[in-house]
Amino acid sequence: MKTAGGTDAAKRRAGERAAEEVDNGDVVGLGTGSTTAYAIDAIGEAVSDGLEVQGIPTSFQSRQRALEASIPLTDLDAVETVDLAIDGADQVVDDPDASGYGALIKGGGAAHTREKLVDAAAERFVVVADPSKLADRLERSVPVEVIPDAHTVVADRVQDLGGEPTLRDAEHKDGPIVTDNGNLVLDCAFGPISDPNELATQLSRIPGVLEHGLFVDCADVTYVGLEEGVETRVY
Ligand SMILES: O=C[C@H](O)[C@H](O)[C@H](O)COP(=O)(O)O
Repeated sequence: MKTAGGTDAAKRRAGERAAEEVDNGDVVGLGTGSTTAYAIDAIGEAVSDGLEVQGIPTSFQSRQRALEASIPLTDLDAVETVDLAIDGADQVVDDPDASGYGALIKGGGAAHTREKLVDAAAERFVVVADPSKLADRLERSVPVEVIPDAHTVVADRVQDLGGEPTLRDAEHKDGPIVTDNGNLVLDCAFGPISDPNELATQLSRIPGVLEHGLFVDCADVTYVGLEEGVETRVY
């Protein structure tokens, strides 16, 4: 599993705190990544103690983790409501005075398209993070999932917007990574992003872009796991 920054103890605290929000009968979106994995494990433990939930995984990885945790699974098109989604982030705007307080960059594991579908559908979207993810402004590269035939034209359009796109390479395969949806990922460096909402709109308008990793006005709360305890940000 991809493990980006932050200690396992901090990730575990955030994940376990988020899992406490799950109520009996809930449909729960199960995000992807090393922090959410702790939430999935904690929900699995609650299920073994009698909690009745249905999970909607956001990737092959989160599906496998949920199956290992014996969480009953369903699909987005099989439910009327998603009560709660729990998901990680690669970066979170943590300045209350900044444009886009609580905005996220996601997609470090190339799962952001299905994550956005599920997280946006949820009544409540809970982010789990460790302090290494907090920033005054978003400045990491923005992952953009593109249809394979479109990667060069989308790269040109990203450059027109002032970004520097890099086709993400696979680590244990020659050539680019291929997403769970059969597409490619351009990691697009824009430097510090002063207006995440505006950039999100511009990226969404590019033909050939399936989804980008800017999550603006989505999160309801972030649990920040610390070495001791958990901090809460409410948006
Ligand atoms: O595509 C991956 C997801 O957006 C993850 O939620 C994100 O990369 C954070 O993962 P982690 O908790 O492992 O840092």
